[in-house]
Amino acid sequence: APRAAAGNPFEGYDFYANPYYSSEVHSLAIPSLPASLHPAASAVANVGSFVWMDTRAKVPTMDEYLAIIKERNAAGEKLMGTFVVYNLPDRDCAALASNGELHIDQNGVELYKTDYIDKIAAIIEKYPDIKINLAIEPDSLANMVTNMNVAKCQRAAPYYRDLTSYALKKLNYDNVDMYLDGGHAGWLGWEANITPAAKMFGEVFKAAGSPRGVRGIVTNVSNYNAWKIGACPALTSPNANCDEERFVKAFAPLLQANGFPAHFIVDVGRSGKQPTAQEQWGDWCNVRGAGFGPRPTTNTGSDLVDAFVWVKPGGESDGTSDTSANRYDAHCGRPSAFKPAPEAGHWFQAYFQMLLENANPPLA
Ligand SMILES: O=[N+]([O-])c1ccc(O[C@@H]2O[C@H](CO)[C@@H](O[C@@H]3O[C@H](CO)[C@@H](O[C@@H]4O[C@H](CO)[C@@H](O)[C@H](O)[C@H]4O)[C@H](O)[C@H]3O)[C@H](O)[C@H]2O)cc1
Ligand SMILES: [Mg+2]
Repeated sequence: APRAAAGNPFEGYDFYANPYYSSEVHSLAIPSLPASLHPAASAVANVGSFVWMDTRAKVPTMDEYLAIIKERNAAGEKLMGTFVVYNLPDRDCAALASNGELHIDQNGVELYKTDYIDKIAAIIEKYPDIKINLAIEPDSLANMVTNMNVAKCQRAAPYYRDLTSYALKKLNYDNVDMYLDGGHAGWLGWEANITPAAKMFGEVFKAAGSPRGVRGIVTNVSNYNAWKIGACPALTSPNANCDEERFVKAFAPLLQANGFPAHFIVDVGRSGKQPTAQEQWGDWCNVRGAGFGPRPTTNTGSDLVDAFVWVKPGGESDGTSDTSANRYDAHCGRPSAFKPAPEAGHWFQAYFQMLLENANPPLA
């Protein structure tokens, strides 16, 4: 099995610049960018980001990409597959923008197991020699910590926990490492949230039988926080955990104390420029002033953090700004949100150009 005994699941592997994102950049973005930004855009297309399996229809791309990775590795490369598992029934229960295809009251629990997780497992079994690293269900468990007052989250809670447990058990293969989504410093990092969060992650981990394949927590998915910032910006007050480094340092011992020996990966895809136009730390939708962040690397300078990664593909919208749309979420209408914006996941050209212009380190 291509997994170092107790080592870093990313060590020794290269990120795979997947064709889906690369084609968005080359066919959608570059043709309508000023020529001066073409080199930067081409550089972004070569950055390995996570592949979001956000519908059942997207699952076959995992097979397609792993076959390409297998072929290229047979020719001497050392690529790994990095995917997001993101399709819980009644998904994104505290927001409206990213509601998914599965619903609890439409057989979503059964479909999640048999038509989504089981299908992913079957694909993984075809590639026992390929290193696969997974981000598990962005936002879901974090919502279980802070949004149990939201009816949809309260109702979804037992299903989120049971289905997360199912996924952790079912995807627990020798060549797989999994990182449960842990929100970010401005979400679970608050003093009021961090201890209940550690307790809940410990419970979920143990309920799944403490699977070897669970390596830890992924933070800052689809968010904008710096890995490391100097003085805490005013909008983070009074949360002392004002960047992802402070958050993971505070979170790790609490997780350990709950029987969850967590390591971390941190999404820095949109963290390059600080501060952003956030007026409140809870602004999460298409935040203006963001820039592409540090390139994915295992050279994190922290023994808690396996890698800096790009999970949210920069340039794909967080949610529509069309107030008449079904999935309109008011956060995407806030002053900090870039408008007009297309539906979540759809290509957002002007935002992509902004990320290029604000990239740090520079892209080309
Ligand atoms: O002064 N104090 O002492 C004090 C103490 C506690 C305070 O309360 C905390 O305030 C925080 C905001 O500062 C809240 O954090 C926000 O929670 C939202 C969910 O409810 C998250 O939204 C998600 O974001 C995802 C992308 O990250 C989207 O993909 C997803 O669709 C979207 O739903 C925001 O990121 C996240 O920033 C905390 O819950 C809340 O507990 C506040 C003050
Ligand atoms: Mg989202």
